[in-house]
Amino acid sequence: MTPLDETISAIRPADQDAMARAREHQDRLTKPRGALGALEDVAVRLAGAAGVCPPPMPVPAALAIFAADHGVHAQGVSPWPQEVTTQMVANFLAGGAVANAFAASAGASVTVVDVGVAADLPAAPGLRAHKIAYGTADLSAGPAMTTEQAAAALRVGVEVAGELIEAGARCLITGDMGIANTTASAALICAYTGRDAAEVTGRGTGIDDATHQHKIGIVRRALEVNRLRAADGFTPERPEDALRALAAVGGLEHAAIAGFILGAAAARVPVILDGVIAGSAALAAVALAPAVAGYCVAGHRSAEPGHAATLDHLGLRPLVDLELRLGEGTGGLLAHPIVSAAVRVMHEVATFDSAGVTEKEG
Ligand SMILES: Cc1cc2ncn([C@H]3O[C@H](COP(=O)(O)O)[C@@H](O)[C@H]3O)c2cc1C
Ligand SMILES: O=C(O)c1cccnc1
Repeated sequence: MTPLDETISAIRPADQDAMARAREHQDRLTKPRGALGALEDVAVRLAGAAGVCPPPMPVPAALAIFAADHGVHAQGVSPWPQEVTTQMVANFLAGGAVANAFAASAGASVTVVDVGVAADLPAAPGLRAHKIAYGTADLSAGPAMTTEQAAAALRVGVEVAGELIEAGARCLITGDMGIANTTASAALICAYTGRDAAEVTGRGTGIDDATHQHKIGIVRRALEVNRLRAADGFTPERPEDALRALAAVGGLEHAAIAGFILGAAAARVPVILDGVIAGSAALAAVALAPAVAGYCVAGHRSAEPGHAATLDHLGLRPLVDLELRLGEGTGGLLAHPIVSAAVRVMHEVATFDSAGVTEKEG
């Protein structure tokens, strides 16, 4: 068994018993039944993930930003030069990015992981060097990665999740940095959900109408060239097809994020997903191990059209919807205090019995 198989086989379905107890407990708290809406579902979900009720507080939280470059950048799908990936890694390490500000607000640690940045990066505190390649190949001309590279990136994600949990993290948050990675995300979403490229391909960091049409064409070509359509016999529910799709049209950061999600689930620690990049990586993780969906919380819904389709497919309801379209983990970080509040209710709110509050009649 490979280390990846071991991680996948360690993932247990969410604990139905703990979830039932969490639901009953919610109903005994001093509030009308269901009054906390979707927050009640979050608490129940975290109970199912941990296998205990009430679930542990999701603190401290740890953000991992997986950074990598993309061969498809050469097709003109992003208005930003590729070196911005490297420059933003330096910015994260210096504490100057939006993700750093949001992490400080959430009390989350920030770890930056080079899984495939095109430049050599100098060693720095807070940077983990796990470069698998100097960026991927162009996904519209053939596979972006070999399946071995995708598996290696998955293992990096599993390893980083394990290290952060070992160091005390009780909630993981996904982050990404990779110029052109919304193109790879759209292609992954098409492959795993069967949706059409025009429906799920967005404007990423901001492109005009003509470039958007071109980007849709690139995503369509990627699916054709890599034979990832149902008509090609492609079946994402088959683990070998799931891994092949991730390698063919994903990025190294998508594969690492998928591994990060698998690693969290294997350790029964919840993982808050950021936007469309994390969502597309979660589709891969769920295709490899369907039970991981029970460990995921959708932090937010990004403005990218493919993200709504992704969350539908995953059966996840986003907690925040503020038209963010940044990535880095920002939407996941914003949702963390909401997840914490949902769990704190389970620990601290009195029951009708304990507080002597009269229940409604009937
Ligand atoms: C300065 C800057 C900071 C960012 N932080 C995250 N992204 C986000 O934008 C990129 C994806 O969009 P596209 O596919 O259009 O290139 C990714 O790097 C993502 O993390 C950024 C992008 C830029 C330019
Ligand atoms: O949804 C996201 O996370 C996103 C959207 C646009 C650009 N970068 C990231």
